[in-house]
Amino acid sequence: MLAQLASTLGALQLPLRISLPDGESLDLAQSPTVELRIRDPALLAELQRPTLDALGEAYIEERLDIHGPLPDAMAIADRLSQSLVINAPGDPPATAPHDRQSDAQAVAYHYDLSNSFYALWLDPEMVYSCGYFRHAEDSLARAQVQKLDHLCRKLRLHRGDYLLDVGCGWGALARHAAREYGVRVHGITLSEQQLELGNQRVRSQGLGQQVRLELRDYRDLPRSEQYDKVVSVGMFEHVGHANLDNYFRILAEQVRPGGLVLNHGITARHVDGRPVGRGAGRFIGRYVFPHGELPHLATAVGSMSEQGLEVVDVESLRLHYALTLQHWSRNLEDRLEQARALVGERSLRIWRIYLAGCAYGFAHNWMNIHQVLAVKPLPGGGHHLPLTRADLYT
Ligand SMILES: C[S@@+](CC[C@H](N)C(=O)[O-])C[C@H]1O[C@@H](n2cnc3c(N)ncnc32)[C@H](O)[C@@H]1O
Repeated sequence: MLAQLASTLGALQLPLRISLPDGESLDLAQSPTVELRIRDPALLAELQRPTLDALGEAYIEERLDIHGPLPDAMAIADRLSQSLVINAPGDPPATAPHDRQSDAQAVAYHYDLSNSFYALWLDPEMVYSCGYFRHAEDSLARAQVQKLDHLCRKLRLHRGDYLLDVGCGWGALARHAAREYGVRVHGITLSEQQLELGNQRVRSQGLGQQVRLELRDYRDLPRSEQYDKVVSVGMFEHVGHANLDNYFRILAEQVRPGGLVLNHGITARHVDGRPVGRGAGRFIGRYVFPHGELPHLATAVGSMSEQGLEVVDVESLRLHYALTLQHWSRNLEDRLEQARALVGERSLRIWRIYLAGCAYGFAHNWMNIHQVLAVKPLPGGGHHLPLTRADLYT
């Protein structure tokens, strides 16, 4: 079987060693940097058509081990699948109904894994979304503070403003906005573990008068125009196409006329949602973010507009997310033993592949991430935003 693989794959010159339990091995080029140790010989037949989800699944089921740097392994897996898998466009990914109960379960599966596990590889503020790198060599901690500030500046926060943070995670943005801009913040999350740690941090930083975090589904926000600004960061990926209009309608309903809505989220590569990455999206949907869906930017902007929001600024942060994920993945790779003790082998394998794979995917334009700023126009159609973006950068 290895001989057959050698004839199929030899021309690719991949820096890869494939080894079998009996000690037999095949180097596909001189000086391989990555070794795939096959534990289950039946897998060799599947390697004839290595979709990325099949490879990832074999890894988490411990039918194979990966030795060597994960970024190299991702690049090799992609080249393998590019060469051997016919990439027929395929159907757009299935969309899920997204009721409150299934969304709560999907959120708990991902975010209630273990606060200590997330603390191992996120920045100290535990921001779980793309950072903002002024320089590629910025540290993760710096990039995350810069991102929080970039959001606050785009929202033109002023002392006394009331901000709603939809999908507030561990509350990093809420605390930053309260501390640095003197605003009041109401943050909502569906994760009990996030809420517990977020609240601890609010109290220990003496921000209890300004910041209120609670467990609440965005669909259960009372209809009121009570907020000056609304922000949602890394959350709309959980909403689903079927609920997108309802989601933006709810955000628009929360903000007073003249107020701002900022949506920061991952967006699809193709308008029609056809998949990229030969199975990578299927892997994420099955093991990482159940029921996750990525609308295209055009779909998101269209939906916002239809809900009465005027889109005033759009920024892509795709390469910032590639850098962020590289940091997260390296941090996790540096703490594998601690991570294994916290979440066990299977979850560790899923998160290793997810972080390294998404770093690769963002770098290779499989998906994008956009901050979309919109205003809810005043009754005559006006608003009070500055004429230029210059204030964001001073
Ligand atoms: C990727 S995290 C981003 C957290 C935070 N905004 C940040 O940047 O660190 C997504 C957040 O969305 C929240 N979320 C997902 N679905 C939600 C829903 N239906 N209602 C409220 N929050 C939700 C999750 O609980 C989680 O806090």
